[in-house]
Amino acid sequence: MPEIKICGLSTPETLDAALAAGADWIGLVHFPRSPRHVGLETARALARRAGTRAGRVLLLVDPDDATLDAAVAAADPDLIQLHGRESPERVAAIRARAGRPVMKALGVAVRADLDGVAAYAAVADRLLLDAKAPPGAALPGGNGVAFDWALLAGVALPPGWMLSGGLSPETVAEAVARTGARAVDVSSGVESAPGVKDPVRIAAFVARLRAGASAPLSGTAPAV
Ligand SMILES: O=C(O)c1ccccc1NCC(=O)[C@H](O)[C@H](O)COP(=O)(O)O
Repeated sequence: MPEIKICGLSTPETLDAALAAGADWIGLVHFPRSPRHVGLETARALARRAGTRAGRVLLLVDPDDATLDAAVAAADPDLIQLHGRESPERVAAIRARAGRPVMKALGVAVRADLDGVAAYAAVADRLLLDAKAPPGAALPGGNGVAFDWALLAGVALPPGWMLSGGLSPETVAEAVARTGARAVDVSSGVESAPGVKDPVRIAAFVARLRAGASAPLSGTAPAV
C-alpha cells in the first residue's frame, strides 16, 4: 500500500482530518507567497499536535540558512522538502546543517527534466517527482497539475521516490497503477479552494488507496 502525504495543512481541523484518515505524512508549507503558508508559531503548534501520529514534513523553497534554522526549530520535522531551485550542493548543505533527512522535489514536464535524478538521489534521502510549474505560475508547486506519467517509463528511480502533481481521489489509483509509485503526495486535489483543505476529500483520497491500489516492489518505474 503506498505511503500517503497530505501537503499544505494549515489548521488544526484539517490536520486532524489527515491524521484520522490515516495519512503517513503531513506537510507544512513555510513559504509566505503560498495560500498554504504557515508561520513559525502555527508550524510549531501543528507539528506538536501531529506528534508521532504521522511523519512531519516541512516544505521550504530556496531557504537561506536563517530561514532554515528558524523553521526547523519550530516545526521539528522528520523530513525537509525542498521545492525550489536548490542545486545538489545546496541540498547536501541543507541536509548537513539541519541534521534532518531531505526530500528534493523535481519538476517534470519533459523527459530531460529527469536527467537530474541521479545527481539529486546522491545527496537527498528521497525524491519527489512533481509537475513542473506552468509558465507564469506564482508558485513552484501546489498547482494542481499533473505531468505525463509515461515520461517515467524505464527511468531508474531511487527507492522511496514519491509521486505528486495534480493527484486527486479520482486519479490517484490510476496514477499508482501506471507509475508503480509506492508513495504519493497531494495538496490541491483535496481542497475546496486554494489553501482550503476539505476533510471529505482527504478521507476519500486515503480511502481510494487503502481500497486496493497496488504497486510493484521495484524502485524502477515500469513501462507505462
Ligand atoms: O502548496 C504550495 O503552496 C506550495 C508552494 C511552494 C512550493 C510547493 C508547494 N506545494 C507543493 C505540494 O503541495 C506538493 O508537494 C506538490 O506540489 C503537489 O501539489 P498539487 O499538485 O497541488 O497536489
